[in-house]
Amino acid sequence: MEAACNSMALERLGAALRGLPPLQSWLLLLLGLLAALHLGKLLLQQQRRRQRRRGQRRAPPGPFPWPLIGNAAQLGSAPHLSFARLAGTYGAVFQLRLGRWPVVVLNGERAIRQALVRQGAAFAGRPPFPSFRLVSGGRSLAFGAYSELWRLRRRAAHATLRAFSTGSPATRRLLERHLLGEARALVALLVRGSAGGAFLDPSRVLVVAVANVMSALCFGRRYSHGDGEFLRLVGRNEQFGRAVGAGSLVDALPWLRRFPSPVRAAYRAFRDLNRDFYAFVRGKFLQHQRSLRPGAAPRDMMDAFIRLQREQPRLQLEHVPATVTDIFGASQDTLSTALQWLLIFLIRYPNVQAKMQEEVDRIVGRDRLPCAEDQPHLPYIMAFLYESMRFSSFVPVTIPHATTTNTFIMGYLIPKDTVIFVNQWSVNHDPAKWSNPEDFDPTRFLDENGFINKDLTSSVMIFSLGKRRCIGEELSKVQLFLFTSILVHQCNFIANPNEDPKMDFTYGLTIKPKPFTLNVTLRDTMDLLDQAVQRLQAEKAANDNQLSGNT
Ligand code: HEM
Repeated sequence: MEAACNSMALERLGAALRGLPPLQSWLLLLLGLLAALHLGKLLLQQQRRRQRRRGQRRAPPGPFPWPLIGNAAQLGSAPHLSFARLAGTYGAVFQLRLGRWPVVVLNGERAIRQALVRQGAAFAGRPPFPSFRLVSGGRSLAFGAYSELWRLRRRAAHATLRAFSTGSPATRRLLERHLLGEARALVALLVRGSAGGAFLDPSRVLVVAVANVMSALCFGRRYSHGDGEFLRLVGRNEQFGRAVGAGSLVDALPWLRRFPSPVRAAYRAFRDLNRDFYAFVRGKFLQHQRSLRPGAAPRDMMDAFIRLQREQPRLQLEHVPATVTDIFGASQDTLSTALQWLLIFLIRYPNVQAKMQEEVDRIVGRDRLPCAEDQPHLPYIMAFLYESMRFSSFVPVTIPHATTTNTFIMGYLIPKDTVIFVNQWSVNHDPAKWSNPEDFDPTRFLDENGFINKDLTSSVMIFSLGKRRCIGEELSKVQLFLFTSILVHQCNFIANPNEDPKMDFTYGLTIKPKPFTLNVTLRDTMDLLDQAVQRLQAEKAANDNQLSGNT
């Protein structure tokens, strides 16, 4: 009966439409469609209100996930940019599926602060990705799960790092001494490679320079730039970052590793480099354990961690080499990438380079080298550093997080064990926060009197926030300031006119500029660098004599 009525009604509608001129039929259809859409929206709103009244929250919106691969194919070669685009459609908090992993992506300062700061513990986990278990002998602090013991390890690591770098005037001086030695070697190599107007790729020498500063702090020794073994060890950052960067297929689609494929190759390279890196640090650990004399002052961070472990039995012995591997690894990849970007900006923006040189010459003069105490008096150089970090956003997405409990963010339900991607790039390129975010302009960080605007510098997000915030932030800023101010004080940097000025990059945990070359010449002579290094060597010899006399 009902079916008969329906078909009669349809016939009547058909007849009526046939009787109408075509334009009117279309208008009627359109009206019907709009009414249906409006009704649908009202019903959805009603359902959400009912869910909220009953205390239920909905999952974040997101694109349709395909069977097996989920949304892996939608991330492209620059996932941070794809995330920002998807945020334009779905909002600051949206969800994806990568293989079998449910993922929520956080974009923009508001959502990220709400998660990492206001609900720190709920968002402080790490996903149990297979690749994470290969880092630092399977006991990584950076890639390990959030727990009571993990908190103890993090506190110990942070305190020890400070105690050997930025914690006191004496340790800052020690850090500066190591850095000056490396800056001298770096300048000499860059200038030699540029002799006769040649252009050289600086990436290798930068990696060794920063690895040597950290090696001195961690193990008490540096390596020559010609040491092939050291270079093989520290020169594989790109393979590391490619495997663990947010959206990496190594963890999203692990079954691809069963077939010959780029994913299998990336996984194997990652496994081998982690094995070699950990073996190197573990070797240093065993040497230190054998040679550390009871009662003697710790010679470096490795000694300090061994001492700490003996005093805190909850820390296991294997945690010592694992933590030092994390610190040594995390620092040299990030800092060498940062220096590559800084050099790119110096050569692509010669006017900015000239302003930095004018400032450092005016404040420091030409009779001595810049030092850490000059930092507050060199606002343009600091503005250049912050603009370089903002513009490149070279850690575009943090190490993936995971939720440790069921939680809510901006009204959305996020179940426990959801993978969380934190898109730092979206904060640094938010047009609501930065005018013309795609322009490179250090002066955006200076106020009308030429002072640094601290509210703005603290809005640059590259060291993350909350319980997983980078423990090397302070040390990194000191090192980047010293390297940059010494380099512009001592050298001129020129771009290779035969290279495309477009700033291409490769994506990973850190984004790296595509290989580039530059020409470096001295502004005066090497005298200041030579004299500074000789003075510091004499100081060190006097210290060592005093120490051996005391014991
Ligand atoms: C410019 C240089 C650096 C940048 C931009 C940077 C950035 C980051 C970021 C974004 C994270 C991930 C935070 C998260 O998952 O939410 C991180 C973690 C970490 N960083 Fe750095 N980092 C830098 C230098 C360093 C240095 C020099 C060290 C050590 C001396 C270091 C040690 C660590 C450690 C141990 C973690 C793991 C923290 C955790 O999981 O709790 N980083 N860093």
